[in-house]
Amino acid sequence: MTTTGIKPLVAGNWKMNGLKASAGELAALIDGFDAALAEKADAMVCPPALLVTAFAEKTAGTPVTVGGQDCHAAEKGAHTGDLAAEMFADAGAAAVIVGHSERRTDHGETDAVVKDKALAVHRAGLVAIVCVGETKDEREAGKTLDVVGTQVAGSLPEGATAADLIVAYEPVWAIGTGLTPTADDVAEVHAFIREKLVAMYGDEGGKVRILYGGSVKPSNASELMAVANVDGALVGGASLKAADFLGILAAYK
Ligand SMILES: O=C[C@H](O)COP(=O)(O)O
Repeated sequence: MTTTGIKPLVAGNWKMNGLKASAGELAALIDGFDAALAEKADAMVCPPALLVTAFAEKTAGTPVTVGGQDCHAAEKGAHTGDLAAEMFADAGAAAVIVGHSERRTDHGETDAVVKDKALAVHRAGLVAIVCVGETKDEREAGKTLDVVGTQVAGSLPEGATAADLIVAYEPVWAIGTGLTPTADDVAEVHAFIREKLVAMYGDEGGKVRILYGGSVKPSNASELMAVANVDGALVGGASLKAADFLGILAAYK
């Protein structure tokens, strides 16, 4: 259980990693995610889009859910290479991540673009996992709360509820680097996001999950997951191996 009383979620973002053969790791995760643990935490895997259908089939009837990593804002149309949120719903996904810093950086996605994508996820009936977080330069300049506040205000969709929105705080400098903020720094940003969520959504904002992401691994999960207003984790590298994924979930045993 989290400090907020919200059931935590550990979501694995596989990014551009994984082939059909990686289904073995998914099978090991399903095997290890026993009923006792599933009572205490939820688990989701967000593989590359080409694997979503197969993973959704393999997880059907298990407590593990599947998500996508990005979508286009439109429902359909002439957008070569893009995928609509409706396609993820059709493939069996429960959620789609939007606004990951790698999308914001690699594809120039603005807060407005991210918000349109989050609205598209809701239009498709799925949960939007919206990512925010500051760069190293922004943190060092003391601008973390300004940056995160602007991203939250500009990226989150109107009318969201705790059932269809998850916010992931991912300091860009902590992603894939092995570096993590201190527990106090995480607590400060999560409390700030919580305040903003309550201002935007009222009581529902008090129940929206706020995940921490950035170099979460089995050895630091217990400390990070115990921080106030941390309702789970968005995990990159360590989610690729079922043993590590389960090691992180063990923080909730
Ligand atoms: O979406 C996941 C994050 O970017 C964290 O990645 P990481 O766990 O490899 O640092």
